Amino acid sequence: MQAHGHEHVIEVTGLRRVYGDGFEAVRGIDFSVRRGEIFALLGTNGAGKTSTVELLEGLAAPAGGRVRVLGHDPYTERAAVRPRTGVMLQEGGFPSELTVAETARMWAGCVTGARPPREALARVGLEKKTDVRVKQLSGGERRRLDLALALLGDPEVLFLDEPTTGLDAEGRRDTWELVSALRDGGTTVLLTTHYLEEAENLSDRLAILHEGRIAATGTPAEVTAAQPSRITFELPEGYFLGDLPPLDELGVCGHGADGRLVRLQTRELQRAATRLLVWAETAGVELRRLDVRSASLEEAFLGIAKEASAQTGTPRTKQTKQEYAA
Ligand SMILES: Nc1ncnc2c1ncn2[C@@H]1O[C@H](COP(=O)(O)OP(=O)(O)OP(=O)(O)O)[C@@H](O)[C@H]1O
Repeated sequence: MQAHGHEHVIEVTGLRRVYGDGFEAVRGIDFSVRRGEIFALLGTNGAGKTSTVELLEGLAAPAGGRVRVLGHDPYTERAAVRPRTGVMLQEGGFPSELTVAETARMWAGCVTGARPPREALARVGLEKKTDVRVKQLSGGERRRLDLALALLGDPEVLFLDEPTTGLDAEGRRDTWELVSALRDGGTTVLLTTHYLEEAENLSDRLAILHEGRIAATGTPAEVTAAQPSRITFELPEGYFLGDLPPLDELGVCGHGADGRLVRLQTRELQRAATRLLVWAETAGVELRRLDVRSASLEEAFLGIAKEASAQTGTPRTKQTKQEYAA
């Protein structure tokens, strides 16, 4: 570990996970998360996000490589790690007949130095639902209960597996605010998500997993910057694509057209946009429907997944755990 402030709270090197049927779900990944950072693991279905998070939570032993959480092996030194971490699994699985308050009290009984259950429930906006049975909660409310329980021990490290799945837009925003506030208070957060907007808004750094490997990693801005930007516009009346300045002179690395709508891809957005606008100005034409934009994380994600698939072949379809058990 490094000095405080840059301390790596989570360190993963060469991590591998192999299931009983011999399938290698995690194929040698490396990343680290600093104290007080939100790190997002993104990936297509079956990319290996949950398989990775379970290793970080100490729920299984790796087939290879190394995991350290707060300087300890979370599997063999569970007693040292577990009291300092909070875990929100993809499926909470709490007794459905208990009320929200009873569930929180029961869970608090299992947590060292638990904060008052009511306080944790209030943090996620469930204070008015304390007497409601778990089975009567909506899907989104259950996710919030899961989060409240993960917060009971005031954890230094929080693992959130798809924390906002099933939440409406407002619930998602509330969760983002809460997670950001926890980070600002020094909590280190590792989350998995399918929502690219969530990773873009919330994470300090992220990794995109594809078929058990890290296909891209960095800050959201770094990951998107590696993808080409886009310029679209309508070809002016009486003009053809060949009338534009040579595309390599514009700094364009790819192009396409849909009727009269032209799409240019470039890694030099400012240069390409400037030269195109100067050309239009000089020619005295208007570029209708002009749209100039950097790649979004969604475009980067789709581009990276496509590229990675092309390199590794067709991905194996995700099977349910029941299918494996059969
Ligand atoms: N118990 C198991 N036995 C065998 N293979 C498994 C088991 N659990 C998961 N897998 C396989 O490992 C791969 C990774 O699964 P994992 O659940 O980690 O993916 P994920 O990225 O979390 O996907 P999702 O976004 O759909 O939750 C998948 O191909 C899955 O079918």
